[in-house]
Amino acid sequence: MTALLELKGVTKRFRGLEALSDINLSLKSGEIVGLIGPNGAGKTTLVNVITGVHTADAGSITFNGAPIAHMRRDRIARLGVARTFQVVQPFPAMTVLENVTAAALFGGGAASIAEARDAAAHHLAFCGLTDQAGKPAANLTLAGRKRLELAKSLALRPKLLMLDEVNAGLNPAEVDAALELITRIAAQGATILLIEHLMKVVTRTARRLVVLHHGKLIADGPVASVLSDETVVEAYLGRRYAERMAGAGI
Ligand SMILES: Nc1ncnc2c1ncn2[C@@H]1O[C@H](COP(=O)(O)OP(=O)(O)OP(=O)(O)O)[C@@H](O)[C@H]1O
Repeated sequence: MTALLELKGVTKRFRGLEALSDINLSLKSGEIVGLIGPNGAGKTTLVNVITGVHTADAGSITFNGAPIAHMRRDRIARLGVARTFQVVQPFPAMTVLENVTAAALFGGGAASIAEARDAAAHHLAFCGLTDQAGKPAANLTLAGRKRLELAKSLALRPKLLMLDEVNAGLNPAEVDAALELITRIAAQGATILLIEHLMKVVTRTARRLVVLHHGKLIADGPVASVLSDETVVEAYLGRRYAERMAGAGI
């Protein structure tokens, strides 16, 4: 299968710091891939470079056959690249429905406000937010705001959706519900890059793991082999975690 997203030799520097070093990464359509690594490893920078927030200093990025490394971020979004933010950022005074309608108008290809509202209502239903549609976004709980963030991303009709710590701060029941939602999004055909600190979440949803450490991609492969990889254990997981996972047969 041809790659949906292909990074070759991508490097990003912030003054003296090499936040991404010579990254080669390829994602296929419909995959759920977990992206893990310690704080400051370069995970968010990778998402920022793919979405055009930052421009890579070297390397190429191809999405669906188009070179996007130097493309404006709104054009990249319109090609079908969406992301959520670690800190969720709705328009607080607008209602939940209006927030998603705005996203559908901006990047979802809706031809009119009425069409955008219909699409938004559909995405809110998919994300379990229909009951909250008329509320100001500021009144949602954290779990609700994260669902809203997902609904806004879906309104962009993404082919690639990058979820940056979408489960952080949620309780276990809310994480379960979010995971179920993420799995349903992937089942509709989107490729998902899941940035996560919660290993339970990654191992339940992704079949493939990519590990960043000090800006370098140190492992990329099936979950079980990456989790038992010596370099990954040393850099990130720690030995006790690796032994627990091996004991659990993962
Ligand atoms: N805009 C910026 N200007 C300067 N340095 C930056 C900028 N963005 C990121 N960095 C630095 O680049 C490195 C990688 O940061 P990044 O946020 O990508 O890591 P991360 O893996 O997402 O970390 P976390 O898990 O804590 O979110 C860090 O050393 C960070 O301080």
